[in-house]
Amino acid sequence: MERLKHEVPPTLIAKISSATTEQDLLCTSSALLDFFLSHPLFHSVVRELADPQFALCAKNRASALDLKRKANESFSDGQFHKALNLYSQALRVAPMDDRDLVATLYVNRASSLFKMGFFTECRRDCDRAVVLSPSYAKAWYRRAKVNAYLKSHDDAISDMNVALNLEPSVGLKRQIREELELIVNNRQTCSYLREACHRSVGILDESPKIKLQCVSTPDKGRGMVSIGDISDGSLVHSEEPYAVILSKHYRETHCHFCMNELPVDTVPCSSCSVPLYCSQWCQERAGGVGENLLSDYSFHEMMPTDLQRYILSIILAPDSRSGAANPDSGWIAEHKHECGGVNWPAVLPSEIILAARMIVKSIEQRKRSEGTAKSAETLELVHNFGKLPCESKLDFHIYSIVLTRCLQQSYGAEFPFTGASVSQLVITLSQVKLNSMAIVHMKSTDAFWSVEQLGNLLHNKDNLTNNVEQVRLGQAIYSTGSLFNHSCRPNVHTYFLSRTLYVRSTEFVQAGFPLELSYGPQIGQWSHEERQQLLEDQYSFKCNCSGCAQLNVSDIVISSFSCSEPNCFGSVLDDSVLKLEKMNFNCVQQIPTNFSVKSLVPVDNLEREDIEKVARCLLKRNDVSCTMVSGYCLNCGSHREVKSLRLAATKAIHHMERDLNGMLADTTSTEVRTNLLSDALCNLDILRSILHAYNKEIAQAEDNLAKALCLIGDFQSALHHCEASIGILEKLYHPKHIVIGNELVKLASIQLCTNDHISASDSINRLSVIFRLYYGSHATRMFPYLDSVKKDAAKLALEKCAL
Ligand SMILES: C[S@@+](CC[C@H](N)C(=O)[O-])C[C@H]1O[C@@H](n2cnc3c(N)ncnc32)[C@H](O)[C@@H]1O
Repeated sequence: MERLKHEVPPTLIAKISSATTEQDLLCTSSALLDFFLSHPLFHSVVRELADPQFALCAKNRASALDLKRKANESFSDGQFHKALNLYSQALRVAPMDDRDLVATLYVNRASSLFKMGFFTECRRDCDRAVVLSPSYAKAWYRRAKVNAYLKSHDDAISDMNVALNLEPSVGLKRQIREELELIVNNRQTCSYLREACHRSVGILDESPKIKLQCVSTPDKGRGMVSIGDISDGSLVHSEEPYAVILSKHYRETHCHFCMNELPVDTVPCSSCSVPLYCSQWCQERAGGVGENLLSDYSFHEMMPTDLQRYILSIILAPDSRSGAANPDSGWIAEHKHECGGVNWPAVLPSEIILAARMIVKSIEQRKRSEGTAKSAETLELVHNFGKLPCESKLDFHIYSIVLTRCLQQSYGAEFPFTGASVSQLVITLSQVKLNSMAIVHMKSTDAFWSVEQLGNLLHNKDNLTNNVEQVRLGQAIYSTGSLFNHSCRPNVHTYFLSRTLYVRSTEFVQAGFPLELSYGPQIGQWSHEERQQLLEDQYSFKCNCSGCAQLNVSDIVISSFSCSEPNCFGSVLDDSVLKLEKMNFNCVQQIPTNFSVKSLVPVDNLEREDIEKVARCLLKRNDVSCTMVSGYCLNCGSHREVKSLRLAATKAIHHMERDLNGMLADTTSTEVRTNLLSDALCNLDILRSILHAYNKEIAQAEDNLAKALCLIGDFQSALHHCEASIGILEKLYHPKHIVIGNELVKLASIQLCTNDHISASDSINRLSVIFRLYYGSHATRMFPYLDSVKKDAAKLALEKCAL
């Protein structure tokens, strides 16, 4: 794309940069399109992207055979893991219409899976092989073996009988007979629950009962409200995406449809070598070009009727044939137009592919609704084309022209190659920028409380829990989800299971009151200035939320410095923070000052009234404006040199990090570790003397220290620092924020390590309330460690009782 960009004449760039209205856009799109159409480079770029002749992703029988040969060699050498990977690669490039080859690859991969102990996965591959090739004796034989291993003896016996009937070789028939006899002898009555092929998408075990309404707001365009009152922790909304794309980074590890982690028995796309799926169900829903994998099966005349019935029951089982690709089901396959041997879906950035999926879906929906009473779903999303930086405007134009050409080639004349189509795509790309949500899954990592790292230092390893990492798997457009506005103090929380969006209220919300989620920044996490900057940069709006329109203690202290006077709790702000907060300070000038500095700590409840009280105490004086100068304490007016304070704080943070890393190194002796710990504590003291007591950097430093102390087994000291960190975070956020919930999990783990089951139970009760509020009944499914912490606490309590 860079090559094309360099060719665009400066006059055209200037025109594109100054385009703001949709009318301007139509002119610039047409002008750039005309320019590219006369440029040979453009034609060569689109040929590489859209001509199947140049495609690297098409199926390739020769490569599949080569990979199969290598895989067979690895299998013979006992390198089952390597063989598994090679069979999976072969399956990815094998043409699906070569059923014998694909069935063989599934059976061979099943053999590797069996050797590696993946029995359920092995059986799934056998199922796939028999569906593709029902007269393939080896597939039934392999299925019989794994079913016998899984103690599903009835199925194993039937499978062996089918194999016996189909197998032409006398020698192999004898072997099958012997094995059949063994299975019959070992037979036990055991019920085998056929595992559902599709395990994860759209499991709406809890459905929202709340009626929402889209309304017009005075300052944020449209927004969502509820028709009735909503209690806290209620599931407000759940929704499947209108369009979705897995990010490139996760293409090899996550299912391209449901976005869950791929199992070892991946299912490839039926017609190209790019997407991988976790099951046939997901593959069929995403759609490829060729769909019908089911053979026209005619039974051999010698096959007994009971076995014929058995074969049909396996190959027509609902999990083998989901019916998802049924054109009457209303489902629009999202990968179909990308499939079949062109490069562009693999090469262009994810958001461009997402825009293409939106366009194709709207065309398909329109086509389907023609002549029916049902009207097509219309997505009327806002966009920010006019406010985009010049660079983005040019990029969007170029990508839209290239994509229009590619879509036309792959999808047909329904998306004509005109300036109007190009400008429609530019708008769609701007809509993606403003409305798409990142699909985030939670992943437990052992980075924080790693049991391995703890080695022998721990006496109670099981109690330690993992840290949770948020993984941004992809991007999606949700039709209703896009209508929720942002607040830096949101009253609803969003999360994802698979690709389903869930929205849950985190507080009581009155009927008609705006339901607002966070687009990223929140009070307590970032300063007012940082939040405004991010929203402006990423979403082109100046945040008007209730959180930004009022004074927050959090915003005053989060990045402020302490006062130099020993007994003063006032904060010293630097210039940038002051500029934004000055406005808000004015709103507390009218409040009488009858609070002492002491009343300010601790701040239990951050309701607006209390925030004003705290602010008043922080400011103390009636004449606020005279102290509102950068570097002067808001409370007593003492001066501090902000620039040098910042440098000193950065140095202390850096030194502390170095000390903590040193403490955790395997080679560190106990004596050196003690010295490093005392150095880290000195640096923490320096930070405390420089920064305001509620500054976020102190919370982070306390947390890091707690982690290091845990890892060297000093739980008592770790407890102290973990509590200190939570104390600050409670001031910055609020005591029922999910951030506090996550910290309480760590605290409870440490308390269990110190054998203090009473405090641990108290922390667990508090964190359970928070997790229920944010995740409702999904909490334990998303965070399995919650249950293990609870179990550990109960176990410890029992042990104590027994003593
Ligand atoms: C995803 S859309 C939300 C729905 C949108 N209001 C509509 O009418 O379709 C995001 C846009 O809503 C507006 N918006 C959302 N939250 C806002 C806030 N806190 N302050 C100001 N504008 C906001 C901005 O125009 C932003 O670009």
